[in-house]
Amino acid sequence: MASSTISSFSPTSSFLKPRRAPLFPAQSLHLSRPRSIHSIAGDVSADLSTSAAAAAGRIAKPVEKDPIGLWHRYVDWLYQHKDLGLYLDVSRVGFTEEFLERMEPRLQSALAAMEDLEKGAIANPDEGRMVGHYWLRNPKLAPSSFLTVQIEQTLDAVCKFADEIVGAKIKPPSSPAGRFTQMLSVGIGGSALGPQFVAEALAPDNPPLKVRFIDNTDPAGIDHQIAQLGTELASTLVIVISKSGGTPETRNGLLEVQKAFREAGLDFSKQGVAITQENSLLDNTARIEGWLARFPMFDWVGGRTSVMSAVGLLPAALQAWELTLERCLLVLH
Ligand SMILES: O=P(O)(O)OC[C@H]1O[C@](O)(CO)[C@@H](O)[C@@H]1O
Repeated sequence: MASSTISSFSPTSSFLKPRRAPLFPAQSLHLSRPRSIHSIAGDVSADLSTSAAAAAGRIAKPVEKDPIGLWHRYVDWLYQHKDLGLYLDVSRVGFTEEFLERMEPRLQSALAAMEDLEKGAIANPDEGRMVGHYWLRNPKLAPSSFLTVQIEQTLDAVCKFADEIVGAKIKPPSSPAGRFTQMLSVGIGGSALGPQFVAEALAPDNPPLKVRFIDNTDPAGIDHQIAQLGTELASTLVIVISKSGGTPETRNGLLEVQKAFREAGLDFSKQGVAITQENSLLDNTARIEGWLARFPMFDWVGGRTSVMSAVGLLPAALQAWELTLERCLLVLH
C-alpha cells in the first residue's frame, strides 16, 4: 500500500499489493507549509498568538476575506496525494503558523504511536491485546507470518464454505427447496452491526440467501423472527456470532432457535455455524455438537471493527457472492 491512511484503502485499487511499510508514515503529513510562498498566515499570527483563543489552544485566525490573500493561502495549503487522486483544501480553516508549530510534536507522537500499533504493539493494555483490524484488508501488513497465514486461511475457508452453500453443495437435510434460502444472524452489538451493514449496503434485491437478525434478547422479537421463517426454518442457515462466545443475549437467542428446531423436528447441528474466538463457550458448544462450520474471531479485532473478518465476510458472501469472490481472489492471489 502506498503512503496512504488506513481509511484510504479501496478493494479495487492497486494498493492491495503487499507492502510491509507502515500504512501512514510520519513523513506523509506535512506540518509546515508545502510551499514557501509568502503567506497571509505569517502576517497575522503575531496578533493572534496572544489572544485568549490561542492561549486556550484553539485554532485562532479570522477567516481571510481578501481574494489575493485567499488565493495565496489556497496555493500554500492545498494538499495533494497524486497516487490516491486525493485533494484536501484546508486553506479556509483559520489556523495560524503558531498553531501548527504547537501541534507538531503532538502529531508526530500520534503518528509514531500509529506506526507502533501497525507493527503489533499492545495498543489495548487493559486486555493486553494488539489492535489490527486493518490487517484483515491486507494480510501482508500483519506483523507476523503466523497472523498473515491465519487471516488468509480464514478468508479462504469463508469463501469456500459460502461457495458450497450458495452452490447447494452443502444442503440442509430436510429442506423442501433442497438448499439454504434463508440466513438467520444471531449476535448483538459489534457482532451484529457488521452483518447488518453488509445486508444494507451490499445485498442485491434478491440475494441467494435472505437475511434476518436476532440482535437483542426481547423474547417477542425472537419469536417473531422464528415465526416469520415458518416452514423455511428447514432451509435456514443460522450464524451465531459472538467474539467472547459467552454473551447472555446471544446465548438466549441461540437457545430459543435451537428449541424451535427441536420442535420442528430439525437437527440444528446441520444448519448451525459459529463465528467466535477459539475455545470460547460458543466454539466448544459448536465443536461438541458438530455444527456445520466454525470460523474464528481474532482477539485483536474489536466487535465494531470486525466487518472484514468472518463476521462480515460470511454474510457478505452469502448475499453478494460475486463481490466477495472478487475480494477473495484479490487478497489470495
Ligand atoms: O461479541 P460478543 O462477545 O458477543 O460481545 C457483544 C458485545 O460486545 C460489544 O460488541 C462491544 O462491547 C457490544 O456492543 C456487545 O453487546
